[in-house]
Amino acid sequence: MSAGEALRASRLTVKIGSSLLVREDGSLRRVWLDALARDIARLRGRGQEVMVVTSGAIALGWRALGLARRPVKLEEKQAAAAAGQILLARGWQESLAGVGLTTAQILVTLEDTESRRRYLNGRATLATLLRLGAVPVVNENDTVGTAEIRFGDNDRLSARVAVMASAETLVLLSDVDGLYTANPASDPSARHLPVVATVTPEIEAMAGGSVSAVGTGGMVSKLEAARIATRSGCTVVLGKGTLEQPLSALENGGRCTLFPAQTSLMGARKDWISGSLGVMGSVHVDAGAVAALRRGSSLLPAGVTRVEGAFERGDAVLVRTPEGRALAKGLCAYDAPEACRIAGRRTAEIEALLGYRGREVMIHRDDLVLL
Ligand SMILES: Nc1ncnc2c1ncn2[C@@H]1O[C@H](COP(=O)(O)OP(=O)(O)O)[C@@H](O)[C@H]1O
Ligand SMILES: N[C@@H](CCC(=O)OP(=O)(O)O)C(=O)O
Repeated sequence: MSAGEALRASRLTVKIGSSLLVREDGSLRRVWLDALARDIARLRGRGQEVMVVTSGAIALGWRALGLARRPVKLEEKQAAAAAGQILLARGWQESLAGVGLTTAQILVTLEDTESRRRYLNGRATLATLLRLGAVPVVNENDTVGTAEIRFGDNDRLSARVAVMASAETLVLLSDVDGLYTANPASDPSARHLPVVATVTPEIEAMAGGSVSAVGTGGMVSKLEAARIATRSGCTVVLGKGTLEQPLSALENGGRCTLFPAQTSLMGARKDWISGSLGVMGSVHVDAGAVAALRRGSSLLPAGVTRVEGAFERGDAVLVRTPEGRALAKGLCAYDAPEACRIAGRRTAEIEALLGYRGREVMIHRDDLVLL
């Protein structure tokens, strides 16, 4: 896949570094943000879904608070983030409104991406916002995190958000047009790398920190983001946020580094379900459901004969055959009491049984792995 194709993906996460959005004097680069907003509108106009992960709160906030320099102490950074986030959100809201798009702010912590229930909720909210045509604008909730539980850099956060939303492409827009064999800011002989097939230790050794007055993680955190995303089936494009149409420029052959996905999105999701999740219960199914699951269908409540265990919505459960054999593992769309109530019932009956309009499926086929 080329960078141009990656930019035409149906769902993209675009991460914007502080160095692009904020001048060294702490003011917002509105002209650049307006140009990016026009580019996002163009992508949306041809049916692509775009979500943004934006840095810049700390870089915008410290001046607003009257601090003499960019803070280094955690509590001052957090104060700067609190003052800066509201300016950042306003900038996004105004620029996106200028091209007719609605902004939806999401502030997340590391915990939100690690606790599975919060992760699934975040995933559902992102999907809903995208379906409704809004542009989710995500940043870390810097003011509540202690040093140990912060991402600390938005590169890794953007990789987690991209994976959470099943984005096919993550675009990292920075002040550098890709990965070089050494930091080009300090080594003029550094060579540009157009494609990195795998982030190996040799590649990691090329990365240096940030030399800009506003950036945070430098290349180290971008490579970490590339590793997280590509392993989960998301292709990463690292490029420079040019003033004119930053996304179009990359789509049309602008210099960048491409990190191709190592697996398919669905393959990575299924690996995650089959490998890393503990099983919290079982649903027993009838012979018709066994045949349907083997054909690749979702599990409907009608095929469920019995429910065991105390699981929550989104927990992993085993699907058992009438003989009790484990046939599949999947994420249940209902908690155990609800699953009991709708077991064996037709889809049309779900709303009356639960008092709300639940999902049609007990386990969606995307959330199911045959064992
Ligand atoms: N091997 C490398 N190739 C490219 N850039 C590098 C490399 N090592 C370090 N860098 C630095 O990383 C910087 C980008 O990171 P950073 O300042 O954190 O930006 P952002 O605000 O976009 O996250 C570049 O400006 C560059 O100085
Ligand atoms: N959450 C922080 C982002 C810190 C960060 O990762 O910055 P950058 O290296 O510019 O992407 C902020 O908004 O200031």
